[in-house]
Amino acid sequence: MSHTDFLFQFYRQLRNHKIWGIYEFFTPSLMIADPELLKHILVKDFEHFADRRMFGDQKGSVMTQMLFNKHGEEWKNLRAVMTPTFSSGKMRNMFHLICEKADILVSFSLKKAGKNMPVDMRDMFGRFTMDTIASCAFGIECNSLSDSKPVFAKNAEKFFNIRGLRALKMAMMMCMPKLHNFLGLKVDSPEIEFFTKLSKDNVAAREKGERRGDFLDLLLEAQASEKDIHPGKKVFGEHTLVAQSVSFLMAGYDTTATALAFCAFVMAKHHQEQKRLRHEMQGLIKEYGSVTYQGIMEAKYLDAVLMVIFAESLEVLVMALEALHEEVKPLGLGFPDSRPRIPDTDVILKPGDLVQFPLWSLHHDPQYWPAAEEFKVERFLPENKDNIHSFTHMPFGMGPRSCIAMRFAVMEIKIALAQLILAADLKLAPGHEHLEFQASPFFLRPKEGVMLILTPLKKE
Ligand code: HEM
Repeated sequence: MSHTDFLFQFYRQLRNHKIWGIYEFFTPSLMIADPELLKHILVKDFEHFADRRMFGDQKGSVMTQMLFNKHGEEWKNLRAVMTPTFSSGKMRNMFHLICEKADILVSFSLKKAGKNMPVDMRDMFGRFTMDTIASCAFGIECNSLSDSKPVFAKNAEKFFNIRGLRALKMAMMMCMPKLHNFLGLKVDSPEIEFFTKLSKDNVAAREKGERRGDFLDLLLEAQASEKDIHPGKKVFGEHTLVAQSVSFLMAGYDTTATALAFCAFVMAKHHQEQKRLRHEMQGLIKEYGSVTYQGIMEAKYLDAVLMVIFAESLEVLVMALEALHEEVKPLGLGFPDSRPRIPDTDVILKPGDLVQFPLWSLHHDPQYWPAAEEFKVERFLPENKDNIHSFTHMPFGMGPRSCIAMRFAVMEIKIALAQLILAADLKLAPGHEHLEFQASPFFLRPKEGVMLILTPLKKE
């Protein structure tokens, strides 16, 4: 049983409870199952929950330097320096880089498909997201799509394929970091070391003056502008910068590839919706001449398809959120009645207590999503968006600690899906009508890949 299913079982049993608890080894953790309370924790009382439990805490390690793992003022300062990197203007400048990679994805997938041969689209999307993030993060052309032994994608795949002993080591790293470090286990895996070396070489090349308008340039600009954002403070040294670009490579690979694989699977399963999406995309081509930034951002049906897939099928998003453990600061908490107490409950929080959210369960709760198991794109069309209960749909998190790269990830998924749907009809391969998931405590990913039949469409 997957971790998500396991939590959903409890969620259903404890339906009438706003909060409940679980044990992670010996550590108790509060599960917040109420959207109103989530609003408090993620936004209104955010300052008391700003720190996430660390995913690896070892002095000098690359993992420890990543934004995801930073605490307190250090996180705040680093986030402020990095935020402009993901502005919509910067995303617009990266649009063409992603389109180039999406073209290669489509032609390579169609070539691979041949005559009615099933193609593993999870594998294709993994190679695409690696090529895209390598290009956008570093200006590296790693050609994972055409390479029969793609070394970049293989390293990233190895990092995210967490099973058996590795899963146990990772669980220890998160839940019992002192024991993990005492046993001499390393937080930085060989894959992290591989990407760190790459990142260092690229920083060195840029220092000689090379520029490409990618994330690395933007991070270097952010580093240079640090003195204007918070004078007298230095949070963005070379080690920190390298760690961020490694984290982009890691974060930009698996989440996005799995999201795309789900999108393609769901579109292949729901042919009517696939046709409607294609119709919208063809309309954009007529209006703008090609897939453009403006067209993609305006496409309402495309956006709704993505949102509904994020809510209903995309368990990877939840796994990301289930790793979201916020730590209560050791100060008096500023809840409405100024007491260290969860509002409207008698639960008193202690410094260091962990709270987390059963996001996938919330995304599937019939109380907020009538006929939750049905694939209904209309739920997210503009005319129905007001019916969505706030804080019941948050694949990228909410509030100041939400995903810094949401714009980039959404843009990348939209471009790839649009290009694919315009070029090919998608069908489920016989014998692959159901998706099974890997039983990993961290990442919910398809067990066997996503096998589809791609039939090329004539260009209109
Ligand atoms: C479909 C793709 C993605 C999903 C669903 C996703 C989801 C998330 C979620 C749920 C969080 C935690 C939010 C919270 O704690 O409230 C997060 C944080 C983060 N994500 Fe993403 N993400 C995606 C893609 C990316 C990409 C492409 C990058 C980098 C290029 C990225 C970089 C980050 C970083 C750096 C953080 C930590 C932010 C902080 O602690 O301030 N993510 N993401």
